[in-house]
Amino acid sequence: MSSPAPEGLQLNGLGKTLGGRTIIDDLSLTVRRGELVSLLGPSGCGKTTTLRMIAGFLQPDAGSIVMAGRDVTRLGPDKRPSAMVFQNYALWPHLTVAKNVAYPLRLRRLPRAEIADRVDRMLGLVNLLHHRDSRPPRISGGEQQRVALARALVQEPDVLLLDEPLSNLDAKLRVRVREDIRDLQQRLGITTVIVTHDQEEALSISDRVAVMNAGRIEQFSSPAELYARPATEFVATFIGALNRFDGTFDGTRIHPGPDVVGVRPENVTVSTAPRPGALRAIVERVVPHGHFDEVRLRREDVTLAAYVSGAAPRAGEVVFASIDAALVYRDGRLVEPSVSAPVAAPVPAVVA
Ligand SMILES: Nc1ncnc2c1ncn2[C@@H]1O[C@H](COP(=O)(O)OP(=O)(O)OP(=O)(O)O)[C@@H](O)[C@H]1O
Repeated sequence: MSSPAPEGLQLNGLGKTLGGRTIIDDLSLTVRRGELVSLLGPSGCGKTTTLRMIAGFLQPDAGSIVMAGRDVTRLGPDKRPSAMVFQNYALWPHLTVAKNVAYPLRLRRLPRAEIADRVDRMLGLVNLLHHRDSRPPRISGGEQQRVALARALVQEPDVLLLDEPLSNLDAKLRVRVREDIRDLQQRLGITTVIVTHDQEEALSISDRVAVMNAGRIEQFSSPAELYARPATEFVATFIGALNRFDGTFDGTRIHPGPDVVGVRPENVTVSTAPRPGALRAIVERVVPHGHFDEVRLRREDVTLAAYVSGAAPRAGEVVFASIDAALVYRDGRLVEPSVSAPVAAPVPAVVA
């Protein structure tokens, strides 16, 4: 075998047709060793299909898959240095937690003592030693998730694959478990790919996120970059909230024009007193979100959402709104440089 490549995982021009439709189209992606990457996108965009090809459960029609420097495209799942955690965990209900975790090692016919040792070490790592002899139906959803994770990690894979790992957990547990997964992944330094349709989940735990749309990758960037500079209009709309206008942006105001102007609600400043460059608007609605309020403003036919922390205006009140930054798209692609830092130009302009 050749010397290990710096990459943990490489997808080169993957293609897949299912039921006569192109599901994955020329998809390439390089995941660095030890990196956690999320595949994020709307339902049906091809995330699971991609993950199944990486795992070896589905053969690509085109392209190749390289893991830790080795081409595994034609290998079955059990011959690849990867392990997968399934959405429904796929645990054996009649086997104890320890036996579930031991299962893949028994398939490999490892010596009994080594199996026991590795299983205990892994159960310790996911804090489940006390449930060693419990059966999966008797433990909580979060604990079952950790058993599934332990069963994957006990195989000491080069690449860990997780399909919607948190979708069966309630909202509060989801946050805790995703942090556990991230901690463990970083401690073990394991190359990891997670499929999710939950943007908050993807942004909060990933080193980089691949946003998918209709079988292709729209953008592959760090969470911060993805949010601050979405490369396409699709990504801008999919990640975070966005006010969308047809027009152009002069640094302060939106005028009629050929582009698409996207304004994040947090980039709208709302005040009760007139300010240079700010437009007069009526508060139509205030939606509390806990630590901030979403204020919906109206000016003639145009509505604009703004996030306000601290004292929010009331519905019906007259306020003054200014746009501090905007994302401008032409033919669906980000126009550089992003426009920000408005000059206080008291132009008697229109919105839209
Ligand atoms: N065996 C199959 N035959 C035909 N079409 C399929 C098959 N498997 C998947 N598809 C289609 O491929 C597309 C992508 O499916 P996939 O499960 O990869 O999407 P996804 O992004 O994971 O969506 P979700 O978030 O809903 O799970 C869907 O339109 C799906 O209907």
